[in-house]
Amino acid sequence: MKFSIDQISRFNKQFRGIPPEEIISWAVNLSNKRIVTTSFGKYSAVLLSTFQRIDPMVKVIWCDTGFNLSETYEHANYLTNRYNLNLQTYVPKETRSYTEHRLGFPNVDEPGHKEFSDIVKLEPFRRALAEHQPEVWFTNIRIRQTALRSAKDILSLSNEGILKVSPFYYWTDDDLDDYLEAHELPKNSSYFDPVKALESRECGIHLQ
Ligand SMILES: Nc1ncnc2c1ncn2[C@@H]1O[C@H](COP(=O)(O)OS(=O)(=O)O)[C@@H](OP(=O)(O)O)[C@H]1O
Repeated sequence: MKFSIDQISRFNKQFRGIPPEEIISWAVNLSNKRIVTTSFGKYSAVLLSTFQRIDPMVKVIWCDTGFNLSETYEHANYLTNRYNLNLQTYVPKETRSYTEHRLGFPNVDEPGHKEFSDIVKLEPFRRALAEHQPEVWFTNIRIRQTALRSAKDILSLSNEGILKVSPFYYWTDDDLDDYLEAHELPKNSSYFDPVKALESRECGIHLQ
């Protein structure tokens, strides 16, 4: 399954305005080598609950940096149990204590932040991709979140040629809030990721 840039752009035109569930139903049939990634962040319940109805055994990849707030661990446990997620958790190769000992807890503008990001999130994420070798990767990036994301679409290709599918790409925060309320889903309002740190930044996993 390989699509050309022209095919992807034709699909993107067709998919604009189509319900996310239809996009997911189409994409799950493309390959058995498919994953969903989750941060267990603010709106993570939206994509995970949708998959429960369409492809409940899909592999769900979570890179637990070790620096999540307890609210995020509670949210992760809640969604994992509620949807019986086929969760594949990836953790850093070194302990949080050792990382903190070496680098502290650097802010984005401090020199250690790049190494910190690589150790706690980017290396585990590369490891996950290397182990699962996905052909289709479902994520929840959305237009207007960052300049990079505004240049993408519902379908895009990673640098390695993985087909990335962002079924809620055109949805706003208000749309997602309405969805959570209508479906009685929890919102992880206090989510914070020290790697990403600012909403307008890329943590790096969508640069690969
Ligand atoms: N830690 C971790 N593990 C696995 N996958 C992750 C992780 N962080 C981000 N993501 C994936 O990226 C989607 C957008 O997340 P964010 O904008 O919050 O962060 S990031 O800049 O991408 O890190 C995000 O979608 P949601 O979790 O539904 O928000 C995931 O598909």
